[in-house]
Amino acid sequence: MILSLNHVSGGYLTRKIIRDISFDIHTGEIIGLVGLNGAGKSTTLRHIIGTLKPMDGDVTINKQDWYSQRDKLALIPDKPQLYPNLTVNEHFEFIKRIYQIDKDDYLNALIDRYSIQAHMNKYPYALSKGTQQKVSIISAMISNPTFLVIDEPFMGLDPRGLKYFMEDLIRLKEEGVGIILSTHMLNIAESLCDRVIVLHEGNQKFYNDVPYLSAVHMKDVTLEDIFFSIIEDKK
Ligand SMILES: Nc1ncnc2c1ncn2[C@@H]1O[C@H](COP(=O)(O)OP(=O)(O)OP(=O)(O)O)[C@@H](O)[C@H]1O
Repeated sequence: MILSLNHVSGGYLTRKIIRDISFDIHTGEIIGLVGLNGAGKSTTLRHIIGTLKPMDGDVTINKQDWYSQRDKLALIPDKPQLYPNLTVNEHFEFIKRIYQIDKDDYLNALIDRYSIQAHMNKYPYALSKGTQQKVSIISAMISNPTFLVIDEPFMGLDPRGLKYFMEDLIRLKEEGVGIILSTHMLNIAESLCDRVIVLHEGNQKFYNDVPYLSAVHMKDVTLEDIFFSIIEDKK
């Protein structure tokens, strides 16, 4: 399956933030989205998950309209959005019910892996930011997405959570999930992603295959080198 952004421009009310963005996400690959603060990364992801409608262009899944395919998407937002009146346990039960999934073994393994057993009866206000992020990650994973959209996922995680999360992203990719993640961590983007897009002031400035570029075309040139050459070129 392919999720495509086709010449997408868009933003908020009449304020256009991103312009003419086009790229594909195939199932079984990880795409990175990098750029300075305010470059338009979250805005691009909001067009993919459908909270913003393109002013121009469109988003399709297998050439079909996004709306008819929206159950194939899951989001891990930059700020976890948990239901304030549900405990962690109730939150997972709710996710299982709305997605009609019966994956208790998988859920229990993730609860164990991310060490949140002690928090199962707590409400979101009583959880640390990192634990809220872990609940958000597990919720997205158990919803069985075809495409996983992730906004700045690494910040609140402790080193063990970060390690497990990166391993899980690679596992999901191998299981055929298409992943797009926005991040400021260029080294992680370089090691984890099959392709990286650099957004600068709402424009797509670079889109390519990182391992291929580093290994063949531009030996010894890192994503960081490419990133700063784009940013400085623009000044
Ligand atoms: N809800 C909103 N309403 C109006 N403007 C917004 C809204 N959210 C973001 N913007 C504006 O859109 C522009 C791009 O913001 P966006 O959050 O997409 O950038 P980003 O690349 O994700 O930045 P960061 O790395 O800081 O998270 C900014 O100028 C921001 O002020």
